[in-house]
Amino acid sequence: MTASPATTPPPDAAVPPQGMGGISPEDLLQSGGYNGCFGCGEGHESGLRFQRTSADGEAVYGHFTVTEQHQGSPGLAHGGLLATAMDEVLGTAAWSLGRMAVTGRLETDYRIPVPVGSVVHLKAWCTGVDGRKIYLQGEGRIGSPDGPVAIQAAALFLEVSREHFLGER
Ligand SMILES: CCCCCCCCCCCCCC(=O)SCCNC(=O)CCNC(=O)[C@H](O)C(C)(C)COP(=O)(O)OP(=O)(O)OC[C@H]1O[C@@H](n2cnc3c(N)ncnc32)[C@H](O)[C@@H]1OP(=O)(O)O
Repeated sequence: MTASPATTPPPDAAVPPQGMGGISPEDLLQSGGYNGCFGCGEGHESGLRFQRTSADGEAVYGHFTVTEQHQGSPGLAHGGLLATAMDEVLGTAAWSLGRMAVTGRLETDYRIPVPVGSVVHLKAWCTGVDGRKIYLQGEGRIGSPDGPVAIQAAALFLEVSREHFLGER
């Protein structure tokens, strides 16, 4: 993935460790989420139902299955849906650092089409943090964690306070 200048960290940006204040990245992964979330909500009938599976100190991992409700053209996943999946795993990678953040910019490269019925294995990692700016990259592979790369992403997330989510609409 060739990240644009907006999603490339400055050279001196460090990558902080996963986890937060004695909470392991694995525990963080299980603590985040919201049942109504289109990306990860288990109760969302037409959502991705993305399952976060692990964090290994460097990246986070998970998967989802492309259903008929996710089609763009007949039998193939919609591109926006795949970008949503990347948004979800990138957000999970930010959360694995113990940071509450939202997507500011998301860039995607689509490499090969993704058929309905595919299990898409997602992985995301941080490339640097500069103040509130969290730089992330990720990829989605078809069929297995070593399968062909279908989608790649680079993103800039911005750390926000809890009030961002609780403010009046
Ligand atoms: C409870 C816990 C749950 C955990 C769940 C875990 C899993 C979660 C999974 C969920 C996954 C799903 C996740 C989702 O879907 S999150 C939902 C989708 N995203 C949003 O709704 C965000 C909407 N946007 C905003 O709220 C604001 O615009 C934000 C907060 C992003 C920034 O507004 P804010 O007023 O705060 O900051 P600022 O404007 O002063 O900018 C600050 C700096 O940032 C730079 N900048 C900003 N934007 C961009 C840009 N686009 N490209 C390049 N640069 C950008 C800017 O130039 C400046 O740089 P500098 O001048 O300082 O150098």
